[in-house]
Amino acid sequence: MDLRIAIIGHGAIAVHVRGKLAGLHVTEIAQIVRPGKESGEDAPPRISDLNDLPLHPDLVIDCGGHQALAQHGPVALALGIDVMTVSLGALADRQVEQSLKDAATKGGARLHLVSGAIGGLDALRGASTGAIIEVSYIGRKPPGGWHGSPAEAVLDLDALTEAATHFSGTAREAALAYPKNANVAAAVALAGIGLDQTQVQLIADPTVTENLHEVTAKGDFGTFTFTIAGNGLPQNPRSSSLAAMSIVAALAERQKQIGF
Ligand SMILES: NC(=O)C1=CN([C@@H]2O[C@H](COP(=O)(O)OP(=O)(O)OC[C@H]3O[C@@H](n4cnc5c(N)ncnc54)[C@H](O)[C@@H]3O)[C@@H](O)[C@H]2O)C=CC1
Ligand SMILES: O=C([O-])CC(=O)C(=O)O
Repeated sequence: MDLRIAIIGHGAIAVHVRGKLAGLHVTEIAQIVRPGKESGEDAPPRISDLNDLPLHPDLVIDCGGHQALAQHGPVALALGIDVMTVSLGALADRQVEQSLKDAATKGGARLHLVSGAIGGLDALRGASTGAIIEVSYIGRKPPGGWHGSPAEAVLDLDALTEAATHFSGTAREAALAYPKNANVAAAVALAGIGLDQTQVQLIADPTVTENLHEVTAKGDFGTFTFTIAGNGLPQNPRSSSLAAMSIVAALAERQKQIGF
């Protein structure tokens, strides 16, 4: 039997994931949209309240962002439905983290954090079982990728001629201030030494066309630097294609575990 899922959102990441479902033995039973965007005509139906789900899905996939995860994640988990999310930075908000944990305990369900636009997290997890001296993350995107973020308050993004750092601080601070741009910072922090110990720098750079992510770790294990230059999704270039692809890979992995 196909895996039954409901997807939150219909932006760049959701569109990519939907396009891959047919090959994965996965059926979308509902799209979860903002209130006022529901319609009875579509298949699968659009709903804004998880209590209106037509069937019990095996999984809710959050492609909607921090607010969407905070709103729908606890409801799904408390109903006993696993949730997969790419919005890892939402966990930087302690209230959101607690409500997800409480709901998961109540419903006996799990929150699955996908790796998103970054890789190398397995190495970081291993490294973090020994003493770690430092984990740092540098996120570098073309200036357009920072529109709608706090970068706008400190930089004239459209007039930049050279790379400019607009944020230095912890992963928790980055994730809270940049909900659409610092989920990788949170992924690195959660795989490594935590949101308050991981150092983050965010850079607008007119000389690059990709979204560049650089992770450096130093500790008992040795040192490692991992860099990835991710192509943006056509519909939203600030989001790397790999973020959407990591959801597809996680779905394929889940299918393998249940025997497809
Ligand atoms: N872990 C990672 O590497 C990455 C994570 N992300 C996360 O993924 C999110 C989505 O990215 P994109 O698809 O590029 O964004 P997008 O802006 O193209 O799409 C977001 C969609 O979510 C919907 N939405 C927002 N709030 C909602 C709610 N409360 N209920 C239902 N739908 C809601 C919007 O209407 C829109 O359809 C980002 O906001 C970010 O949190 C994005 C890029 C990388
Ligand atoms: O997609 C990317 O390149 C990274 C991103 O937006 C995030 O970390 O939230």
